[in-house]
Amino acid sequence: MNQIKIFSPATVANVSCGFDVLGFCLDTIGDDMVIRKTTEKGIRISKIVGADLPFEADKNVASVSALALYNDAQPDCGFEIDIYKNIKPGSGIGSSSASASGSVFAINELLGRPYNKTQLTQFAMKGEAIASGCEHADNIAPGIFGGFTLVKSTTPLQVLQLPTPDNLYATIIHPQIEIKTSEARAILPKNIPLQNAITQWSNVGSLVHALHTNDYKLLSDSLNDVVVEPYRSQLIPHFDVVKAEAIKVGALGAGISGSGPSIFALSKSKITAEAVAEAMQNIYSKTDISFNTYVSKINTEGIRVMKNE
Ligand SMILES: Nc1ncnc2c1ncn2[C@@H]1O[C@H](COP(=O)(O)OP(=O)(O)OP(=O)(O)O)[C@@H](O)[C@H]1O
Ligand SMILES: N[C@@H](CCO)C(=O)O
Repeated sequence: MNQIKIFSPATVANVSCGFDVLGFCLDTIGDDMVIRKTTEKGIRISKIVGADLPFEADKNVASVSALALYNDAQPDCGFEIDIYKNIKPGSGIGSSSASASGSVFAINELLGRPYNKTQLTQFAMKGEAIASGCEHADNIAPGIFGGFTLVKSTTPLQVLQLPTPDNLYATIIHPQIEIKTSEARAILPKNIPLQNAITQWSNVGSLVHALHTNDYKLLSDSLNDVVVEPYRSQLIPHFDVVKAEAIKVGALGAGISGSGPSIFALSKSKITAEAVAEAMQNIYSKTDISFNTYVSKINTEGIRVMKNE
């Protein structure tokens, strides 16, 4: 096999209470990437469609992560990467992560799968680090593993794949303002009150239990963030009303997707998820902020191969 085309999906990090540890994978929005072997050694970004992103190998997250794998594997060929961006950079649904994990997933396939999913996550984190300023894996892990994931630790890297309840759907609204992850991290306090920590870790524990037991009521009660959302929500116009309206029409819960500005909601059926999308759209359509909306089943497969030659 000399060439592979993949779909690298968007992902939702944090899932309200799990800052930097929880994430899940979407299905209806993602980037396409084509990666091919070259006789010339090294990693090259050959094409970028749909976004204004750097071609330099040390600046594009796709090539930075690919180089981490390449330097470890030392294959006797090189690779070039075409990126077809559908996930807008800075959207909060893992644009940088989709590129960083897509390139390592594809090269691993072309090399005959020498690395496991945890090792691929580790390489992809090197790319993610240049976009956000730190090696977090809560967007990368759900893209590579699929479904819901919990990053138990980053040193050493330990990723747990969590079960996905049947019929769980996500709604995403992306108000078109850009919030850089690095900036959204910089505004967070370095210390948190003990009572908030207690509330937060109880929510993470109960959310994980809810996923294991298909307990939608408990899932709903656990989708709360008392640590990060109070700060970041101020960067997102109309966040409080969008969240309230989503819950009013039946969402189990709603919160900031990753570092924002996208807002996610989880619902127990596609019909409710679509009603949530409409309620969210109604808020932004009364403003001059343009937006995109997505309704997606949780993608339990993660990155997928579209075509290989
Ligand atoms: N291939 C790439 N795809 C996307 N962004 C890239 C890529 N290469 C470099 N970047 C840079 O990464 C930054 C976007 O990453 P950022 O983490 O801020 O957004 P995001 O991935 O959409 O958000 P989040 O991680 O919260 O979901 C931009 O500065 C962009 O120029
Ligand atoms: N956990 C990260 C995800 C965004 O990339 C954050 O919220 O900053």
